[in-house]
Amino acid sequence: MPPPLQAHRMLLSHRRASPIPRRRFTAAVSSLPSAPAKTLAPGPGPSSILSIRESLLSGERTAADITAEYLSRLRRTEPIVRSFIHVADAAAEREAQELDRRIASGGQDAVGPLAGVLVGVKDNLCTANMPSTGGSRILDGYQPAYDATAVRRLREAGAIVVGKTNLDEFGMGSTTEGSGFQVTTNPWDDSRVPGGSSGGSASAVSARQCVVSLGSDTGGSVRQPASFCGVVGLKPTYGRVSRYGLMAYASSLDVVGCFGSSVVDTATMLSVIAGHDKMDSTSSSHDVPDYRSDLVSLNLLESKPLNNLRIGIIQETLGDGVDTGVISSIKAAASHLEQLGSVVEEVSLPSFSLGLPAYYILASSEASSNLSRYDGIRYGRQVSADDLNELYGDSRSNGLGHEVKMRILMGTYALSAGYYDAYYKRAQQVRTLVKKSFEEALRRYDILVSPAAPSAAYKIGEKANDPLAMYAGDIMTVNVNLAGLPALVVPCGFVDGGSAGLPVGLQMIGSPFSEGNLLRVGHIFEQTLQDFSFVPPLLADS
Ligand SMILES: NC(=O)C[C@H](N)C(=O)O
Repeated sequence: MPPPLQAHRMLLSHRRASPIPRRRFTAAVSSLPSAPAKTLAPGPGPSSILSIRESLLSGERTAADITAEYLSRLRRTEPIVRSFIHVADAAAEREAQELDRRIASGGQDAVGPLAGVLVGVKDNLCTANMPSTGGSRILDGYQPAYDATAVRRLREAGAIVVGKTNLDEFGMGSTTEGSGFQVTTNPWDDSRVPGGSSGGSASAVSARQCVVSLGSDTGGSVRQPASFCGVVGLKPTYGRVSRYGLMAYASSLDVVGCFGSSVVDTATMLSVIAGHDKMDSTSSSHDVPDYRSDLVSLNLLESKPLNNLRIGIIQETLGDGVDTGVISSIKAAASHLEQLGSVVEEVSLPSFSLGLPAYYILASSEASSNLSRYDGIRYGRQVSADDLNELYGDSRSNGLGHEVKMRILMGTYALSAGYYDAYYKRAQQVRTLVKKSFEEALRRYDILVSPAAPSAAYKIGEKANDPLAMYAGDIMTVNVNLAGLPALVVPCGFVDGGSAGLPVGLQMIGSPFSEGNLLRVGHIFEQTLQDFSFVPPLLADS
């Protein structure tokens, strides 16, 4: 008898050619494959925010102690991972001391929900006291006059911003190689990409350089790097979190999202940043539940905590072009969800494959308009020139990178009078189809699941000169943005690669504003998935 994982792979290679639209999911793996052997020193525990809070309240540790611990890890790991474009270590130390003084004189009242929690902020979110470049040379040295709303809310809750994390220029890319400043590496294997565009935010949490981080997700920029780096990533419903102070890439798709090393930490962060903001007219006034308390009050000892939950596993996401190791991990995760009491069935989303081209047309079209502000006058570094046109032209030619220029050209083309109907309008029609097929499926299922990416982290440089191959890697995530839905990625297993295996993330998609339910399922899944440790080998000596 072959071992279960091998048997599962053999079974996959004989997958039925003609898909059946909807059928009961029968997991080929009855138990989860065991974790690759690792000798890892434990990183911060599953609820780092809670343990920070408890130590501050009990007086066991000061905010200065906690900050020193994270900064020392950051200094040790940063030369390898290069998660940050800007590290604000002195400001973080000052803010921690200030918090300690307030705790000493005011007691518990000074301890907000994120007191003493070190946060990394993607560098396309504006921060008043540190540079904000969007990963672009055109904004090198730019310092905004205000904090993005999500950043302001984090600070008001007591969080300490430790720095600005690296990204593909203005969010355009899937590897973080497209940054104008540096290449971030994956904490699981430094010859591989961390994913993108929020690769710096994902690697920073994975390497425990900060407790949680902010990212943005236009077509998967939070979820795919979360999967590549073995951390939790949440893309909220469009409008759940204010976009005020987020450098616009594609405004109808952009959302601010969060990374944590656990679902509880991610939920805690969401409660703080979510909610209506008068500075963003697209932000929703839908109630913001206390996502964290809802999780903490769950009884995890129940034998079937997911009873009555109906899960649809998206058939199109487990076919050709998806690594067999990823498929095995997702099927094993689905089997685990079944063991927890849910009903898992395969569901077909026929418009699934149309989403990718539609996304790239729409995102590039919106980008071509949004990025016109970087002209060397309103924003961006000025170059000396003899006339205005030369100034615009030279500022943009010198300041913007290749991928960004390519997308501006593609978007301008798709919006031009002669091609608008053939490309932009068509893509909008596909968007409507995608939305409808999700609505249909989500009437039958509470959540839909899929991989977060067709592969685990790949090698740096592997797709750098092949934009179409890189775009194809976004197939699992872009549809969710087209439909404006929330999705949570939770690490669920490993595939071979690197010294300790490479993490794989399970994507869970829900109806608008169902973040609470996704977090509940994600938390139960994570807390019952005991065989795996998602602490990267980089931290083995800490
Ligand atoms: N921004 C994103 O969500 C990433 C996506 N790969 C893009 O380049 O558009």
